[in-house]
Amino acid sequence: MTKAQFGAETSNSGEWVRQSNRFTDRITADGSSGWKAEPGRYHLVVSLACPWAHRSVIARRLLGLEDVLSLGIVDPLRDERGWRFTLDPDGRDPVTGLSFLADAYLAGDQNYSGRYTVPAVVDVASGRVVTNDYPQLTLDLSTEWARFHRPGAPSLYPPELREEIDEINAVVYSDVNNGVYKCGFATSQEAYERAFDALFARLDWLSERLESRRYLVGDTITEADIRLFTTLVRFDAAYHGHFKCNRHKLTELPVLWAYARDLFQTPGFGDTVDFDHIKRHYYSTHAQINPTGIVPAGPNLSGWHTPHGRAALGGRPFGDGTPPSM
Ligand SMILES: N[C@@H](CCC(=O)N[C@@H](CS)C(=O)NCC(=O)O)C(=O)O
Repeated sequence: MTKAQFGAETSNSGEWVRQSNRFTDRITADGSSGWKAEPGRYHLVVSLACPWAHRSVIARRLLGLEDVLSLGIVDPLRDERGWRFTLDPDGRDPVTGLSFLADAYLAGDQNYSGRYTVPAVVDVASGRVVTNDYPQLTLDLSTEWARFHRPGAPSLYPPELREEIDEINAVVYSDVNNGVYKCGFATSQEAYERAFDALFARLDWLSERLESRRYLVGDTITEADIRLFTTLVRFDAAYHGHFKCNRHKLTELPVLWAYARDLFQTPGFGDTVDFDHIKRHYYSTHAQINPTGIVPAGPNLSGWHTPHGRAALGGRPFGDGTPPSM
């Protein structure tokens, strides 16, 4: 069997088995968790390359939390100490003073031995990670941070749709969000093909669902759309080549391509995408998969701005609310 990109997260039969999130404290409206949602108290650290972090960047923008929860952006290329703040002056995050995200993990748990991952929410005063629990993080931004939402902010996780959103999120996570990683990090042919088949079967299923409805659940954008979008927007630029997810390109799946463009052209989505960070991160940091580190010059990305025609399906991106300001 070939050598794994992340040995500790690869099963004996060559399947990618993602590590669990170590820091799972919740930041809550009433502070009963020990962490109260408060303006200026926390710093959201992301890589613009990372789909898990991208969720939180989109939710923060849609909900208008930019002035309440500051954002730190790491260099898309990690070194042996992990994510670095080399894009900031003097290589230091101006809000927390951190040079390496690792230091915030070790401040939270000096024995931490997992990967130092984004997104991570850092307590500014102590410099320690409060949470790297990315699925809970966006749900909490929608619910526990409601007091700080902008006027007209969308309801991304409305109580009456939660069951349906959770169901969609579960299958999208397993087959699509994490499915592309299962393809890319597989170390046996069988594990790769299983993941590949599940991924494209799920994309076919999603295409069918989205043929007659503009958004995944209800008739406005929800958390479910955010989670699917972050994988779709990386599909042709990274997963099709780098992770061998190549039955089709996104641009060859007409319904999903139009759906992804519709979201891309919605404030909060396309304006949070950085294709340069995405391509450089994936192609240059997985030496087992792409030993030369060469970053492909393509694909041509101009199609993202072409008309999508989805408005004819009804639904409005922000329901009765207004889009975030650009
Ligand atoms: N926290 C999750 C998901 C977040 C995640 O994997 N983020 C990636 C970037 S997309 C990361 O930070 N990787 C750092 C590393 O592999 O050292 C995990 O532990 O698997």
